[in-house]
Amino acid sequence: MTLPCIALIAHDQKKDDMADFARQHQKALSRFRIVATGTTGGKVQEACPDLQVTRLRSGPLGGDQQIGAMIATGDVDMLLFFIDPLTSMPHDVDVKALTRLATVYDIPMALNRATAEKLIDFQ
Ligand SMILES: O=C(CO)COP(=O)(O)O
Repeated sequence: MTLPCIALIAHDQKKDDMADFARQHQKALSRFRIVATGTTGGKVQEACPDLQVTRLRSGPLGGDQQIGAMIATGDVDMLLFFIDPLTSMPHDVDVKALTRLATVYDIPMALNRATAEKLIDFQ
């Protein structure tokens, strides 16, 4: 049986939060295949060396698009994306495209930690 796949992404101001979240929910996360954008994946891996994380491109270099494509092909089942709403980003359109696809394909998506805490508890 293949495990469901969870995608983890955090903007720079939220990366410590994501690392902390991963540490706290390591057991729940171990029940997923984990994919992440490049830098976020590195942080999660560092925080939880026992978790296996597939790291894609960094967000600004196409990582958000890669995860969006995986959602479109049914390869990502849940998205936890800790967004920084206070910083403008060059790849804002990619972020929008990704959250749009998560909505189109109706997968559970958390855009902040409070929602992620609820979603991960339901697993
Ligand atoms: O920019 C991001 C999401 O939009 C995240 O990418 P990184 O995890 O590579 O920083």
